[in-house]
Order: sequence, then C-alpha cells, then structure tokens
Amino acid sequence: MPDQNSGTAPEGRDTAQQLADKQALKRLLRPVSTHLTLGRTLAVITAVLAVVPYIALVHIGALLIEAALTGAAVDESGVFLWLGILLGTFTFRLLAYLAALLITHLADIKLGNHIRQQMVRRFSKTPLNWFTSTNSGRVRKALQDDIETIHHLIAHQPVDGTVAVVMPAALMLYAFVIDWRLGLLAIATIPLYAITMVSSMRGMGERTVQMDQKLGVVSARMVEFVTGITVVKAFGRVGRAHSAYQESAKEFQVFYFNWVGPLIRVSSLGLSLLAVPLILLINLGGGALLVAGGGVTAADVLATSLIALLIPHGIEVLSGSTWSSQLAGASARRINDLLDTPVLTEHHALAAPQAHDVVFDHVTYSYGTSDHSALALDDVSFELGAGTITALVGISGSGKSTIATLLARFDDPRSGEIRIGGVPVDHVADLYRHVGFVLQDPQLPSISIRDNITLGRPDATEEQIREAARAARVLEEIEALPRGFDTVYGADSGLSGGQAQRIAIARAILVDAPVLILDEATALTDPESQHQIQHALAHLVRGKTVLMIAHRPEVISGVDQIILVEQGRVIATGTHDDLLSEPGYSKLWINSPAALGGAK
Ligand SMILES: Nc1ncnc2c1ncn2[C@@H]1O[C@H](COP(=O)(O)OP(=O)(O)OP(=O)(O)O)[C@@H](O)[C@H]1O
Repeated sequence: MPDQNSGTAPEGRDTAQQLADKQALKRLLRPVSTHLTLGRTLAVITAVLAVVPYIALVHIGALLIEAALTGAAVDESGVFLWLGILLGTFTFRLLAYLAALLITHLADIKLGNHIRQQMVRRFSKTPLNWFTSTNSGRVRKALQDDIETIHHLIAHQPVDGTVAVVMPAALMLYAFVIDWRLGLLAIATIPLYAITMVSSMRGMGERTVQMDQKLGVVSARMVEFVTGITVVKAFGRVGRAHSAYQESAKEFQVFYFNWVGPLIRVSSLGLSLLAVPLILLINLGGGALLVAGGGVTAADVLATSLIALLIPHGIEVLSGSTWSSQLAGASARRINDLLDTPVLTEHHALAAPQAHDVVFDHVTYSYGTSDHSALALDDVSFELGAGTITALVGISGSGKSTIATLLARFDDPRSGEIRIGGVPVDHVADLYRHVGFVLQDPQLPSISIRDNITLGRPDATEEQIREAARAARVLEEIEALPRGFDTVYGADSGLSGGQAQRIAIARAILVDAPVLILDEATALTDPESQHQIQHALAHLVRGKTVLMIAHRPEVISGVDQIILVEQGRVIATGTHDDLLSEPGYSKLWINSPAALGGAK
C-alpha cells in the first residue's frame, strides 16, 4: 500500500511501484490485446502513408520545374496521376485512421464491461465482512475514476501514440531519401528539443505516483468531510473538519505548482527552440544554399521544411502518452487489486441440514488475512440447541457481531468449524434458506417495499407478502403510503428506523429460515416502535434456533442460554442466574439494577 501521507517516497520503492504498474497494465489489457494490436497496425499504415503527399509534392514540383526549365508543356498526365495518388491515399488514410479509432474505442467499451462483470462476479463470492466503508470507497473509485483513466490509454493512445512515433520517423527517413543534407537540416533542432524534454521528464514517473497519492488524499478528505457533515455541523465544528480537506488541497496545490512550474518553463524553452521561425530559418536557409549549389530542387526543400515542422508535434504527443500510461498504470494496479480480493471457497458436495442445532467448534477468526492480524475471535466453542433462544452478551468490541456474521458465513473462520445440524456452514446448500438475519442496520436497497420484503423469496404471493407485513406489524403503515407496497424506498419515501426494522423482520418472516440471527437494535427507536418491534420479533422467533446479540437487560429475560464474550473469547455460558457470579457479566448490567435482581 502506498503511504498516502508521504510526499517524498523513497526512489527504490517508486521504481518498484512503476514496474508493478506496468505489469498490472499488461495484465489488465490482455482481454483487448488483439484489438489494440489491430488498432496499432492500422495506425502504422496511416503514419507510413503520411509520406505520400510529400512524395507527390516532390514529383509534381519536379514536373513543373522541368517544364519551366525546358519551356515544354507541363506533363499534365503525370501531375494528375500524382494528384490522384494524393487524393486516394488521403481517403485511404482517413478511413484507416477512423477504423483504428473505432477498434480502440470498441476495445475500451469491451474492457470497461469486462472489468465491471469480473468485479460483480468476484464480489458475489467475496466474504461480506470485506465490504467495509473503506473497501466500498475503493470499489467506487476503481469503477468510476480508474476505468475513466485507462480510457485514454486504450481508446486514443494506441492510435495517436503510434502515429506520433511512426509518422515523424517515416517522414524523416523520406527527408533523407530526398537528400541526406536536407534530412540533416530537418532533424537539426531535435537534439536540442530532446535535451529539454528529457530534463523535463526526469522524475516524471515518481512525481506521477506522488500526484496520484496526493489526489487520493484530497479525495478521501473530501469524502470524510461530506460523510460526517451532519455530525460535524451539529457540533459546530465545520471549520475544523473543513480544514483537513483544505490542508490536503493546499498541499496538492503547492506540490503541483512546484512540479509543473519549472516543467512549463523547460518545455516552453524547448518549444521556442523549435519555434516555426527557427525551423524555417535552418531548413529554408540551408536549403537555399543547397539549391544554389545544385543537386536539390526548391520542391525538395519545401517538402523537407514541411516535414521538419511536423516533428515537434509528434514528440509532444509522445510525451503526453507517456504520462497517461503512467497514470493508467496506477489505475490498473488498483483495479487488479480489487479483482484479486479474497473469495469464499465454493464446495461442490453440498447438503441440506436435517436438524437445526448450531455448533461453534474451536472457531478462530481475524479480520486481517496475515498471520499477525489481531484475533477478533479466539477459540470460540458453544452449542445452540435446536429451537432455543441464546443471547450473546459482552461489552462493545468483544466479538458478538463477529460470531453472528460467521454463522451467516459473511466469512470463513481462520480455523475451527461452524455446523448447522452437523453440516459445516460452508457445505450447506442454499445457506440463506436455513439462516435468516435481522441486523442493526436493516439494509433496505432502493427498490420497492414489495421487492424489499420478497428479497429472500421472490416467488411469494401477494397474500403471503401482506401476511408477513401484518405479522411484522408494519402492514398498516405501508398501506397508508400513497403508493403502498410499490413505494420505492429512498426515492418515493423514506422510512423511520423502526419501520425499516419491521420491513426487515417481514422479509425474515417470509423466508422462514429455521436458524435466526438477531442483532437487537431497538435502542435507536422510540418506546412505541420498540414495543411493535418486540411483537414482530416474538412472531418471528417462534420455534426457531435463535442467536441474539443483546445490548439491553430486558431482552435476556426468557432466553434459554446466555453466552458471555470478552475479547473474542467465550468466558461463560449459562442462564442469567448462573452468570451472576461472573464479574464481567454483572459489570454489564451495573446501570440496570433490575437486571441484576433477576432478569427472569
Ligand atoms: N471490519 C472490521 N475490520 C477490522 N476489525 C474489525 C472489523 N469489525 C470488527 N472488528 C474488530 O473485531 C473485534 C470484535 O468486533 P465486533 O464488532 O464483533 O464486536 P461487538 O461485540 O459486536 O461490538 P458492538 O457491540 O460494539 O457491536 C473488535 O476488536 C473490532 O475492532
């Protein structure tokens, strides 16, 4: 990972990074390599044929000069032949150039689609625990900004970059074919230009990497600022939050100015050296001397002078393409990183559990994938009897959500096994028919309420949907909305936290999975809403094997078993009374003497 805050990265690392960028680009462009080769081939043809007008110019000039010197009539058929060749080549070049651009643009579209499809395919197998807000931000950047950055490299660079190299080379060669002295005059200014370009391009690779990193910091600060704007505003700290963004933007501005300022001075020096008057002075002046000395014609001098004028433009385009390749390299690396996200192993020997007891068997888990990553769960073992309700309790960060998400296979344990009815969860066929969940954040996508409720069971009938909504105590509120069940969440109407929770419960009721994970989340809702949710949950949990993350003492009353978790380990298991002797347990309810008096 690049150090986002470091402005002066060590050179060795940057060179290694550039190498990695190049390899990443090679790998990313592989699916369209045939398109790109075809585009480049057509571009080479276009560039080589750029010589033809100059050949025609020289030949027509020769015919005219011959007529003028001999007093004979101009060889009209010869002139028309060359004009015909000129026109034919021009048309052919135009068509070849357009075809090349068409092919590279098609390649761009194909690659964009290919990357998006690959990402969707990859993410459908990626552990759900991977989707943190940071990683979601990375996905957004890759799908939007990085695909856009490589657009230029695929759609334009293979054609324009190739023409920029091959055309001047072919023209220079032809200048030497006309006359080697005129050829030397045509390229006379190039060494000066090359020196200024090389000095301005020095360190360009590292600077581009740094620019990319600094832009990343500016963008991250902007997202942080916008995401936290409500809290920041509520506490009147807009200036302070804004200043982090302003500082990173200022830092980028200073960096960019210090880099680009001298660059512009150097390249403008290069340009002035090659400015039209200088090129014409050398080529026409030197050419005139050669014409006077005999051996070359005025038409030859005109042709090579025009060639000399085109060379600098080619070099400019070439340096622009080099820069866009460097930018695209970093983008390719980020896209490839996402295409390589870890995925859950897919097993083929799947089975449907016949019973619904749950066993955690020496489960260990860490969010990081390296051997040194801190353990979020450390040797966790427990059992949930079929049809029983178990409450998971522990202080914040103790590992309750991690246990719950592993049961729903949001990721696989690093070691140990989780079984439902004796079948390891990674071997359960159609897992979400067996494990349902209602989490703190109800996660309603921006689709209709009907589709939200039937997400886990798209074939549900209208009556079943209404029945689920009724059991979840949200039917009346849905029907009171102007578009009822067709209301699109977010677009047509928002919902209160309690309503969204009850819609998530209706969804779980409809799926009717025999194992249920509940993240008790009533703290954010008002007492009436809490009451409604409790009723909806009571309906939902009937006869199910329930694992409930409990935050309040009230909800542990009536559960069959309580599991106390501390620092990723199961400290004790039992009933409320069994656990009262555990200091960690009584400390949890210290502000709730009623619970300590007996929750049952
Ligand atoms: N996405 C994540 N990436 C890295 N570490 C994480 C992630 N989610 C949780 N953790 C870490 O794993 C440990 C257990 O967290 P977990 O969310 O399971 O605790 P919890 O008991 O559910 O807390 P809370 O009651 O506050 O929700 C904590 O140290 C936490 O910082």
